[in-house]
Amino acid sequence: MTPLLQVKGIEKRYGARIGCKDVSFDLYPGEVMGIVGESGSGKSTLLNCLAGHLDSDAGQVIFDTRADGPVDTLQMSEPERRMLGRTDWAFVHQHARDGLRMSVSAGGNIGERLMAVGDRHYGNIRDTAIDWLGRVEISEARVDDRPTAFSGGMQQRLQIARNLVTGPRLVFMDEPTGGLDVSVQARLLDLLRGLVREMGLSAIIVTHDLAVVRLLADRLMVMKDGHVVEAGLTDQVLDDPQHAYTQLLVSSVLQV
Ligand SMILES: Nc1ncnc2c1ncn2[C@@H]1O[C@H](COP(=O)(O)OP(=O)(O)OP(=O)(O)O)[C@@H](O)[C@H]1O
Repeated sequence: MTPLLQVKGIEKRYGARIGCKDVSFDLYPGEVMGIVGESGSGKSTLLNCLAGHLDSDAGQVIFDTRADGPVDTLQMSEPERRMLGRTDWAFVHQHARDGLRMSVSAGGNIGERLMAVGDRHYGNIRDTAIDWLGRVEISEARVDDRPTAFSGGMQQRLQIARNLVTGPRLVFMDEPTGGLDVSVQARLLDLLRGLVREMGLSAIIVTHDLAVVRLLADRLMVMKDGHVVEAGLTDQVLDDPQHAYTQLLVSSVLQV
């Protein structure tokens, strides 16, 4: 099977400081990769390099496109990459306001992404938006409300609906449950897990929360100082960590 994404030797420097270095991995269709590590370990830098939000200094991010097969997305033109970002790729930000248009209604936020891929039929767009609100457990009655009137958990669910409505094949998620209350996090995680399985999504999830990867990720990469220090199946890495840093990460959670 061809990997959906092949990451080869990604490197990003901020002046003399290493953001991330020598990161390589393959992601297969339907697979969820978790990236964990403490603050400053390079998780967000890596995710933003992969998604093309940050320019990498070295490496390749090869995506198996529908039209042309494997293509290095870092060599794509800006319009090509933007189109990918609207169709086969999606990006869920930690702060919903970074991924939503706060002055546009909930239905409009979902509909906008459909229009960006060429849907023009108002009735269809509204019906699909309402369907997606239901799928992320937001009442149809809220379709004309702006996200500013939503709780943090609802905003995050709306951001997820906006991202998934076009049926992407690869979703990048940056701390998707960060900053939410514990009970809200649990509900969101359940929802995400259901959607990922149902849609057969591939995803790359950055988090410092090992419970998130335990629940969502098939595989795990542990980062420290911009490098991947350990990688493997999630349960294997968490239950039998080999690297001293992973052991510390796992044991510090158990002690809480
Ligand atoms: N814009 C920037 N300019 C300079 N250095 C940066 C910049 N962004 C990140 N860094 C540095 O790159 C390294 C990796 O940071 P990064 O934000 O990717 O880590 P992280 O694991 O995502 O942390 P957090 O969980 O706190 O977001 C750190 O040393 C950080 O100080």
